[in-house]
Amino acid sequence: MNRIEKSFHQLKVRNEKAFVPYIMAGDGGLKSLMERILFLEKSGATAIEIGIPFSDPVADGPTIQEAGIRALKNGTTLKEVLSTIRELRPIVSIPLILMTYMNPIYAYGIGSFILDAKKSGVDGLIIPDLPIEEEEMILEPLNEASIELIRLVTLTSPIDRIKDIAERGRGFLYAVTVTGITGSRTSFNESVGEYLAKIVDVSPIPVLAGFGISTPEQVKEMAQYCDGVVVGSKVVELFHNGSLDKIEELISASKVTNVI
Ligand SMILES: O=P(O)(O)OC[C@@H](O)[C@@H](O)c1c[nH]c2ccccc12
Repeated sequence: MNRIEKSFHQLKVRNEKAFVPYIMAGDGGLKSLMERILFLEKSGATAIEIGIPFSDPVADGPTIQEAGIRALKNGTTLKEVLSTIRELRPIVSIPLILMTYMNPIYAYGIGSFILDAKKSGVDGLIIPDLPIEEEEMILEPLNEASIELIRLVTLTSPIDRIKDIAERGRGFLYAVTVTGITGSRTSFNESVGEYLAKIVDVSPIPVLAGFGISTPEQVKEMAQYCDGVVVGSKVVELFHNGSLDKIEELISASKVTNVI
């Protein structure tokens, strides 16, 4: 079992839902990256999604865009992020998932990027601008490195496409719960529960809901339809403001026992 499978297995045994926080690497400096990963593991995160700052983050809303700008201003590079993770890996046991657009990977070189990610102990990759039709170019080296490509499905994906993506899926399936970019929402489309249930139904791997989730109530609400949640913008904002207790509250909300 790889680290991601192991984590989901443990959740099942404990009858808990997954909580995967997203953080922007280099926001607050690389030392903060280390401290935040350690804090999130200690607070009960299932895995951590680590964002690589990039100048054109097309899927991101203002909170994450601004965090990316702060990280770039700090001079954060992909190479440094990978070596920071490598340094931490021996003392962190939860899965670490990198989220990056394709461009920084190209700039680094696909082969050397995957090799370095492997050496750092990266468990998974989310590449939002890599559609399944294009993933061939990166799949083989990823498989060789045993790094899981986490795929996304969206509210507007037809069911046949969702099925296809779910069947190829590794690690977990990321179900995007809004049409649009990342960032807090006050309400969701009323059919979101139905959408998540449909995905869970066809997916052989765990399904996590993400985008727009920012309160403990929303964590509980979304988690009842699937295997857990990803929370990005809110976590980025709370770290930036130093409200660590609020991050703990969000994580605790996912520990409610399975209601369905
Ligand atoms: O910020 P939100 O609305 O909580 O959404 C999660 C999200 O931030 C994180 O998973 C993410 C950040 N950037 C992305 C780009 C694409 C897909 C996912 C992401």
